Amino acid sequence: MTIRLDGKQTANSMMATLKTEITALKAKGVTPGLAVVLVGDDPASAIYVRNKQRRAEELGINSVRRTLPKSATQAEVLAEVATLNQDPSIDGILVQLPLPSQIDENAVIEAIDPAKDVDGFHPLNVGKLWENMPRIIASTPFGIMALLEHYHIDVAGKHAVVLGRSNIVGRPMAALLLNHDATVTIAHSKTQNLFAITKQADILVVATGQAEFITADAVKPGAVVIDVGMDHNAAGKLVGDVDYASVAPVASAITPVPGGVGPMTIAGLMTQTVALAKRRVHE
Ligand SMILES: Nc1nc(=O)c2c([nH]1)NC[C@@H]1CN(c3ccc(C(=O)N[C@@H](CCC(=O)O)C(=O)O)cc3)C=[N+]21
Repeated sequence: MTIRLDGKQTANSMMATLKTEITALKAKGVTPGLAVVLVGDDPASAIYVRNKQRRAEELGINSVRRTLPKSATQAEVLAEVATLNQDPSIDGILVQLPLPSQIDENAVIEAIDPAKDVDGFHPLNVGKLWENMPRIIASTPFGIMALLEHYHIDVAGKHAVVLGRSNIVGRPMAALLLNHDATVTIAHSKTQNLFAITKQADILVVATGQAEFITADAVKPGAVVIDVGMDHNAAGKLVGDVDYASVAPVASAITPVPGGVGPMTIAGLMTQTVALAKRRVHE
């Protein structure tokens, strides 16, 4: 029997814990504050921002949104970040990626106060993760590890193959799996004999951005398959990077899309926002 790794349900149980923690924080006069900077109108970002905002409201997190037009200049985005860095009511700052092409993404990420970088994209936080001294971790890999833990799936000593090498998913995912003693291979679009490698995976994390790219013949029987994709197929339906129907019978456990990694990403973001807010109590 294949286990369906239910991100929606797992995220809900994390939210219940967070709610208690937030109530306790508020009793001490601290309301966690999360700022989201959205520039332009990327469709995946729009879904994310909407769901995030809803979740933050349910929890009682003060979620503020700064929306800038697609035509915004680099200086305007940097000015927004600088204001949020200085704002004591804001614990976490997240700048939605991708940014429009006129904006230098790295410069914006580096302008975020690393102590408020709730996405964990600042080079300081990236470096700390790779040193195995993590501070803030990118929400998607954080959420995936929480999901694996929830289902008691141990990665130590297992061969984990991460398909995708982005700064927001593939690389931090590989670092986190390595920190948990997995044997990690990072494969990507230039990898030769890609499916020979994916077939060796005990844990396969797929973040290619190509609809239903991984089919049953690319998966080792009994593998744990994690689908990070948010794609639309030819019929316009939301699907992942994994062909769920063909892969599910082969896998021992698999995440659905929607209802898998997406809700866990949000739960990861909320968890880390609350962790950042807790620092205000001890100051
Ligand atoms: N700085 C930054 N950090 C990010 O983490 C980031 C980003 N920029 N830009 C956009 C992508 C996309 N992303 C999603 C997270 C959750 C859902 C999500 O909630 N999905 C649900 C719902 C789907 C639906 O409502 O249709 C699900 O999979 O079940 C979607 C998309 C985070 N990203």
